[in-house]
Amino acid sequence: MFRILVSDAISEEGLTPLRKSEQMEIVQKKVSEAEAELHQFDALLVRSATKVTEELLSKMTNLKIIGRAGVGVDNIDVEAATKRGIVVINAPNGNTISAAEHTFAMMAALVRHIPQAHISVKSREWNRSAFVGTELQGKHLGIIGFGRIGSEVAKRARAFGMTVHVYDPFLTKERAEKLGVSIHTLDEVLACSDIITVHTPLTKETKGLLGEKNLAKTKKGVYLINCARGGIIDEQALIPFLQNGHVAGVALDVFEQEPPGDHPLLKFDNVIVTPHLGASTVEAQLNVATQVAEEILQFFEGKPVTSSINLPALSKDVYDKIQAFYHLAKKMGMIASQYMNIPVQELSVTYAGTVADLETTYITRSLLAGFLRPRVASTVNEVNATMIAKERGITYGEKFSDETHGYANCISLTVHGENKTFTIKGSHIPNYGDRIVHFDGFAIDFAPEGHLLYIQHQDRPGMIGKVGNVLGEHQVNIATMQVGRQEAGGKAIMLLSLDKPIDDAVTQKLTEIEDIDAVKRLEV
Ligand SMILES: NC(=O)C1=CN([C@@H]2O[C@H](COP(=O)(O)OP(=O)(O)OC[C@H]3O[C@@H](n4cnc5c(N)ncnc54)[C@H](O)[C@@H]3O)[C@@H](O)[C@H]2O)C=CC1
Ligand SMILES: O=C(O)CCC(=O)C(=O)O
Repeated sequence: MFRILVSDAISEEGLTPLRKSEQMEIVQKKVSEAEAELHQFDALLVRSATKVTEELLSKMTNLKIIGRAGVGVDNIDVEAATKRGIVVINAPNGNTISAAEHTFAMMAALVRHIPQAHISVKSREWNRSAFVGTELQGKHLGIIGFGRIGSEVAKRARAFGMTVHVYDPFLTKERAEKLGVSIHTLDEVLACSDIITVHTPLTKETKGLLGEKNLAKTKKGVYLINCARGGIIDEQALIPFLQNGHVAGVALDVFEQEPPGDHPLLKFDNVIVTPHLGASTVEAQLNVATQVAEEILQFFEGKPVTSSINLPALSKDVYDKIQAFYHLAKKMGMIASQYMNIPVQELSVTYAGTVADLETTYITRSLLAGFLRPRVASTVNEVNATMIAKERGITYGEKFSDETHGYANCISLTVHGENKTFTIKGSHIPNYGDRIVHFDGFAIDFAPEGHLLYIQHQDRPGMIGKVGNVLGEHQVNIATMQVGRQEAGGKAIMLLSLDKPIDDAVTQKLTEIEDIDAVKRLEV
């Protein structure tokens, strides 16, 4: 049974996929009300109200996945979650249309003074001349950030007869042409637009993007809209531009601090505001809740998640193709780590044959996680493996080759330690399973399963019998055994898989056998 804490107001209907599963138990409580049981939850489902901080994560010791029913994850410490190996997912497009429509509603309200006129009529006034607006048709709209929401706003603006100018450093010419907008520099957009709307995430680069310097580059009488994230337009910097009339009006759905409290901007009649309502529609809330609920379900069923912030995205199709290699790579990483039980600096992975055409980033992450697992006390998985490797000064790289050693596919891992290098190669054979086909210079063929025992010895008659006797004396059954040697009478190895693990005493007994040079237990 998996316990899911739903700590914000999430669409009830959207939770249906989770409610239908007998494996899921949903608890709907604020974090503050669940203090005593925080360590029990496997998943946390939030909107933007819950602040998922490092401190909260340190109390949620069993947490495996955080679902954000929405786009922006700035209420989640993604880095802290990643460090702990917690997957963070969001619902990237479930509320796009609602946010675009809200932006457009704000734009219309702004240029036609609808909120001010509404208040006036409700106060029993009838002052038509005070609320003369401007048309949208023929106006120049500047869009900063042309992703999902920005581009939907553009479509609506074009339908209203506006000319759309876009600034987005990551926008391609082809996409801009397809959507009938022109690409500009930020300065050009600032200079030519009658209305400017921002649709970027809040990042180091976009924080204060419309600050004093850039506001000064806008047209006199410009209207500004922020339905993205508070802080992209610098709230303090706006004040003098509103006071001197350079900015004709501002529409804000989002604030640097939410709620904004007694904010000086709220005193301006030409600043219209909503309480972060961009995604607050029945449709958007159903979409985002369903999306994250389905993803959480997939996750606990061991299937791939497609909208993770801290893992490479994988479609079901791709996942099905890489799954076998993903498991093989993890086992190879674990074996290599235990065999090379010394500090290592570098892992080099080479993919050959059919596996080389797949999404190898994920396979490499799995291999890294397997390698780090025997060395790291905390949780290590595909989410945090690259981060932990970096922290420990282990570099890794991927290569591609045609050399499959006669197999349809081959993954080769070389581990570089201080004075030692070790190479292991593996292949996945459909309908047969995983095989290790090369081990530290020996051609071999064994299944990396269960309790493995590696023995390095001199190639002498009777070695297999001696090893079998020691294991037999200790009631350890041998499931499979593979031997390999470089030349007759020279260095040789045995790889055994045992029905149960052996302890230090048995390992010692094996080491004492004449002509045995090394014994290592390897768990996968
Ligand atoms: N008010 C509300 O309730 C909602 C707000 N949002 C917010 O709206 C914003 C946009 O969301 P989406 O369109 O879904 O995101 P998106 O990721 O599809 O688009 C963001 C765009 O910003 C661009 N960008 C990034 N850095 C930039 C920079 N320095 N200058 C110019 N462009 C830059 C990116 O290239 C991308 O095209 C986000 O901040 C999101 O959190 C989203 C949904 C609802
Ligand atoms: O959950 C909400 O209503 C906020 C939506 C939002 O800002 C987002 O999805 O980025």
